[in-house]
Amino acid sequence: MVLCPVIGKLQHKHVVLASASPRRQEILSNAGLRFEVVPSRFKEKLHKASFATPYAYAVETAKQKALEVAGRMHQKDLRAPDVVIGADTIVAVGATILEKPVDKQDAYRMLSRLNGKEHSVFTGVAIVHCCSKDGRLDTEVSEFYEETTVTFSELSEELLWEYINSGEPMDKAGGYGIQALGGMLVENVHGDFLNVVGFPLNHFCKELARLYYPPRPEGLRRVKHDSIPAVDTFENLSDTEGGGSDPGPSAEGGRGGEEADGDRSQAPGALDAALNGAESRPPFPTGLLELMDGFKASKVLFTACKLKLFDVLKDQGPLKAVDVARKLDACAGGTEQLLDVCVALGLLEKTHRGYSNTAVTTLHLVSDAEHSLLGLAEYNDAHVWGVFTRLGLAVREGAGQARGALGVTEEEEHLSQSREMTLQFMRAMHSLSKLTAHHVATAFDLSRFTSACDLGGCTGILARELAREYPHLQVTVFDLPEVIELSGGFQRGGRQTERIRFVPGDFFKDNLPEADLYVLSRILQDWPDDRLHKLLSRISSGCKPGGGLLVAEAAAEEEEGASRSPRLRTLSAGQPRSPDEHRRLLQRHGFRDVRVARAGDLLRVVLGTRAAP
Ligand SMILES: O=c1[nH]cc([C@@H]2O[C@H](COP(=O)(O)OP(=O)(O)OP(=O)(O)O)[C@@H](O)[C@H]2O)c(=O)[nH]1
Repeated sequence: MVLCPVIGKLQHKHVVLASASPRRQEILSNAGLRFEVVPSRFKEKLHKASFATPYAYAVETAKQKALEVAGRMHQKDLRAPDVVIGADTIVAVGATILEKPVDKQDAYRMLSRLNGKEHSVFTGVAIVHCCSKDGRLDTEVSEFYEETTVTFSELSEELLWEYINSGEPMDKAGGYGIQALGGMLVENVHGDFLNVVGFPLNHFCKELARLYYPPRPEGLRRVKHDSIPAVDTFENLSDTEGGGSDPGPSAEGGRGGEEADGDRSQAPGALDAALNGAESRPPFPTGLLELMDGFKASKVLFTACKLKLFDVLKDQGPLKAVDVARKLDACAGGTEQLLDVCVALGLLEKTHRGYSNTAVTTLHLVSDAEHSLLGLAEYNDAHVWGVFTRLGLAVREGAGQARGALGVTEEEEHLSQSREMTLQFMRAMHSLSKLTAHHVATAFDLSRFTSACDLGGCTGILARELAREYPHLQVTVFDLPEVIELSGGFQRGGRQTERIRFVPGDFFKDNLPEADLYVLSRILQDWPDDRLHKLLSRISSGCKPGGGLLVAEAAAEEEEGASRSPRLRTLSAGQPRSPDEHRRLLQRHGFRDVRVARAGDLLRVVLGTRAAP
């Protein structure tokens, strides 16, 4: 990911977000930052008139919020986190500062002031690096602010009151939430949108880059930046570029992007030395601790899915914990705990009105969502979870080495014999294929083919995508009879197009349907070598010269942009093949002009053309 190097600078540090704002939590966790949330108890009561500008007020409030948390944590444990982040968002109309409304009348006053006009949204941010020495807390504060200008449309009284009565304004600076209903009030935004939502992510990354990658001394610099590096230069910043591994922030905390570059080659201060590792305390193993808890997070997700929590909140949210408990017919205390953990995991948002789904949850964890992954969650919970509990035994006894440490159990072997298990598996594949089918279908231009056969095509998601992309293509889905029998239940409004047909059969035994193009999507990795070669040679003999074979498989993690899940999958299936291995495999079975392309984050697609025998 492009911004990884700069966010990654915090990955081994104990980072605390001193904010109760669910939006800030979501923005930062979406950016890949790992942190603990400790809401600040600092009362936003600084004397506004004593600040020269509205943003100075926001910056100071952000700093006080972060320092309060650092101080409190240090007092409690005699040890502070490494970094505390505080933020404060305000709306400014000229010199007047608007914060969160205290009641509906206040919200009305604010929104009336903004009506039909332009205003500024400022978020002040403080990044506090902490270090405790001899029981004393040392802090070094970097602070900055970001300004975005927003223009409201002319809005009627009726609309303003309708909006106020929705309850949305109450916990939002200026009385509106641009990311939700409040977006309808806004005609124009100039600047960073996320800054209005509560956290200027882009400026934050630039600030991290400034702190952790101080520019080289002038003579050594390849590129001269007028100020701080732009976001699109972050990916070029390697550990070595700054002159060593994780040098920690530069000695100059300063006022963020406001100040010109100083002489960064000065000797670092005492705090810097500590952050550089001169102190013997090792970095806080946040990543490791999170790995240890990873299984709990998965189980929380699976449980919430099983209880249909996200469906309830989609239809009736926001809801208080007691109401959710009633709807789920569950215990109130337990439900509240589950809800709060879901908030911490970024699966839910919590406001004074209750709990509601986040954007990602709405997209992927609601049953009837187009891109629902509920089937995959259900399968992982009911099946894969159990398989992984015998990992230790499988590693010790070397079970099923050919297909990964976990091998194949009798249970898996008989998967197709149980209707419920088959359905579970199909639902999981259906969920996943919806995410990947478009990438697979469009990784190459397949318009030269007139017919395709998706071997092991399951519920026909990829077939549908192929038919959609290539208007002249006839597609056959070929799969085991029990799968084909159940596949009808997955077709919305019947079989989606007349150009798709479903044919039952076993690709190891039965004649393959005729086609110009054979497709194997996420199939090869499931089979040991002997079966794999058998399958490929059957396809090769069935394929006419000039015909094609399209293989989609998990990309290896080492490849840029690949996700970690294929590597985990090697424990239950095989090792992902490299592009060269794929090329050789297809060539060995008579395919030439083998081309390889990435298809999204998960898959690699390989296309070969059948040579004349
Ligand atoms: O368009 C939007 N504008 C603002 C917001 C949210 O408004 C609040 C601003 O309040 P503050 O900065 O004081 O932060 P708190 O929520 O009180 O949390 P702290 O614990 O950090 O003080 C903020 O939540 C923004 O996200 C919005 O959502 N949309």
